[in-house]
Amino acid sequence: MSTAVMPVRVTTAAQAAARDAAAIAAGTPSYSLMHRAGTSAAHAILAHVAEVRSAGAVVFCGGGNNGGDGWVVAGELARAGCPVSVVEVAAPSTDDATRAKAEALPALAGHAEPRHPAVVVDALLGTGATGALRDALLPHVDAIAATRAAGATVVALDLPSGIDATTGAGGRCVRADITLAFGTLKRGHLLRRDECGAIVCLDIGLGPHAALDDGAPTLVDAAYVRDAVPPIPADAHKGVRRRLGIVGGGEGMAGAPMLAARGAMRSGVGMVQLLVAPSNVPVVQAALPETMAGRWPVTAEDQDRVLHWTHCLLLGPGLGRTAMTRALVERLLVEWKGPVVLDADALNVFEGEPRMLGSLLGARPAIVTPHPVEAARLLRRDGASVSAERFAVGAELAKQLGATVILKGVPTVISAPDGRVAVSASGSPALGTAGSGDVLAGIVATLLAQTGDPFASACSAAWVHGRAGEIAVSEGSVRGTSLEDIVEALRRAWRLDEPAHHAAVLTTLPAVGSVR
Ligand SMILES: NC(=O)C1=CN([C@@H]2O[C@H](COP(=O)(O)OP(=O)(O)OC[C@H]3O[C@@H](n4cnc5c(N)ncnc54)[C@H](O)[C@@H]3O)[C@@H](O)[C@H]2O)[C@@H](O)CC1
Ligand SMILES: [K+]
Repeated sequence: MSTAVMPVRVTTAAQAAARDAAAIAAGTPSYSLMHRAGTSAAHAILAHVAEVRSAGAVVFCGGGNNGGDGWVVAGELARAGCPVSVVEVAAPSTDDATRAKAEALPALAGHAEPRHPAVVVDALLGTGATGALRDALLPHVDAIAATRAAGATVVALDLPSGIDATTGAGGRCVRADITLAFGTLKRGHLLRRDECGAIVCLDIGLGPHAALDDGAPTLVDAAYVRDAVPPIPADAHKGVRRRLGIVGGGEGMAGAPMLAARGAMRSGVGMVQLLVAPSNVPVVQAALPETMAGRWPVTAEDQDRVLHWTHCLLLGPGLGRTAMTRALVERLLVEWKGPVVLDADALNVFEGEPRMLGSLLGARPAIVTPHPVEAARLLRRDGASVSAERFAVGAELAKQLGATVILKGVPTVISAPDGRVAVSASGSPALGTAGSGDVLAGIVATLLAQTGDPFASACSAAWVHGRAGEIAVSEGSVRGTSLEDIVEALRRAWRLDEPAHHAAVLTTLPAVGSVR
């Protein structure tokens, strides 16, 4: 895959520091990174909160380089004519922060103090923070919260103070409306979306060092998907757009494969056949007349018919966790050598046996789409540890299965068996509902049938599915959004348009927490 713009990386604190260090070692003065971070942040604040020009800003500066960024922001806002005051929580302890303060002071001298600031800048702590916030900072965190309660917009520099950039851990922390991330997104941003608010990743002049090849995942965006998913040609017919067989829908669970089919049909599939429990065949046929419906391919004859017809098999939605499921999935994986997507019960029946499943999958293009509990079952771990270590667990599972893994969640982590890892951070809490995974499975199976590329299909499907969730919510509310709306929003999501942003902005993510 090649994208015109360098993809944004999702880093740990150490990986972020390594990028700064690499740029500095290659000749970029460290102060120039800080200056660029602070000036870009000031411009972003002026662009996002117009009232800052009249009502002004108060900047809370810690003693490290994050505080140094804060001093640069304060100076720039003052030079732009905004009333600005600084709360110096600790004196600068680094050379760059000392210089930033010295350069800001002349601009701040004799400047009007904001009485009811429109903006509070949190420059207490950034990637250098370790452990829980020390007590001395708590009154300042409270002061920031009180000013927010009075109507100010809280802008966090690099990340909200109190959140660990690597693990997302942290109890008391700043709650931001906008987080201005520098150079890279940090894992902590994507694990703590409620506290970050809208996230804007700014270019601070790391250049090619931002893409240091140290395993830090890339962030999937619209440009990635545009590159990975081919356009549908003018003369396309259902064979070109590919045929998808979906095996699922046990007794009382006809809805799951139907949702998968609807995800597929809103993602450019040519034809879908649903293979369900015999009693569900008439239900499916009546509900989705544009698909074909048949009973589970248990006999050799039924299998032949399906396997000669399909380009890809999706196994699992609503299949049921039974001995029959295990036998059927095993049999199909032996008889069918082509691309497969396994979800839900098709994974659950291999509890604790990832190697066995891996040997059935062989070297074919394959994708599995577990949520953390399903991944935990496969690996016989506890669900909480899978969520906490989602970046490592996805990669481990991909290696054991020899398949691409979409570990669903906030954020979704996509891992290939060859070690590539990407993150999709599109989405909305509206997606956290029964049936959502079935829709995703239908999208990803369609893309796999069309491209044959599991990793690109997995990344693209995860992003588009999340984007549909964002669109559906932006047109209404989280509570009022049903899966119906999300399936419908795929129509818009597939336009793959991106918000137009300023050149200094590398990527943006909307605020998704605390949204009604
Ligand atoms: N060259 C660079 O490395 C650049 C760094 N930049 C900024 O610098 C930040 C990292 O700066 P630093 O490494 O100086 O670290 P920070 O400024 O994030 O924090 C370090 C300071 O916080 C204190 N501290 C650590 N943990 C604490 C806790 N739990 N409670 C209270 N105080 C705590 C330390 O004693 C130290 O004074 C980035 O997040 C970014 O904002 C940017 O200016 C761009 C360039
Ligand atoms: K901060």
